[in-house]
Amino acid sequence: MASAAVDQGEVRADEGPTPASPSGPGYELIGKSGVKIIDIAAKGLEVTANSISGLRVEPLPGPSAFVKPKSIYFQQQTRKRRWDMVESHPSVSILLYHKGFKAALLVRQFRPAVYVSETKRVQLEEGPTATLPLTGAFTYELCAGIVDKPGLKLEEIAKEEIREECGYDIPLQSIRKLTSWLSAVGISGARQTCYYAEIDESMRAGRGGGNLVEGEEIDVVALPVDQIDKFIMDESIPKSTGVI
Ligand SMILES: Nc1ncnc2c1ncn2[C@@H]1O[C@H](COP(=O)(O)OP(=O)(O)O[C@H]2O[C@H](CO)[C@@H](O)[C@H](O)[C@H]2O)[C@@H](O)[C@H]1O
Repeated sequence: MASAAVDQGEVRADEGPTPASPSGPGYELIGKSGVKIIDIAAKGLEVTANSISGLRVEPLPGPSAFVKPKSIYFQQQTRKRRWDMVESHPSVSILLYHKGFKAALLVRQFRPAVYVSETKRVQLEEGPTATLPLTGAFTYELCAGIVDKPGLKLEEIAKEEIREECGYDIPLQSIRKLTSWLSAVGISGARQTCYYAEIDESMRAGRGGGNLVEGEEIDVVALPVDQIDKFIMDESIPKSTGVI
């Protein structure tokens, strides 16, 4: 992916307060079609990708807090069947509209599972020694989080994720439910509930970036409304289903 920071002043001009990043936002061109996004932290994808090393894949060593592989046995008509699944947490996601940037606010992060799946795809297409650039596993997603905290309402989890991942503190009542859907229906079927909220720089409460204790390193980017169609159709930009 090409990466270029340009025109920083243009973004700041209609923005009012300077965003938290010391270097300020800059434009970055992503994907084969050159979708123009605003990289809020202005770090650049290549720089971020350099932080990943020592990746290896092994069978699950024991019980996991995030996925539980199971086999389901049932009878359909007269036929005995077995279906293998992975039990996983439901989740919330938030479509954030940034009024200052006139853009959807998205997060970008390294997804190890995408790295493994995409490497397999590339090797099938190009041969067994082909490799995937690490940047190919930094996916563009809606701000999102798993529902694993008992006692918290989904809206409250959404509010926490907006604060943690994107750095904006927004009132609970301005988070509106849009809809929900089932993800990975063949292997998981976990429901994702999607919310909508509008933000601007007056709501900024921190840098965002995720929970450092959990090892999260999340970039926040803004996708201008006039770039959305191009972004969705550009298959070279790795993205989650929720964002589409
Ligand atoms: N499989 C796993 N293995 C190890 N550690 C894990 C893990 N899943 C989560 N974690 C840990 O839990 C932390 C919190 O995860 P989040 O709640 O931010 O969900 P995430 O953004 O990964 O996925 C959210 O966003 C994506 C994209 O929309 C949805 O697919 C997903 O259901 C939703 O929870 C992660 O930073 C990580 O430390």
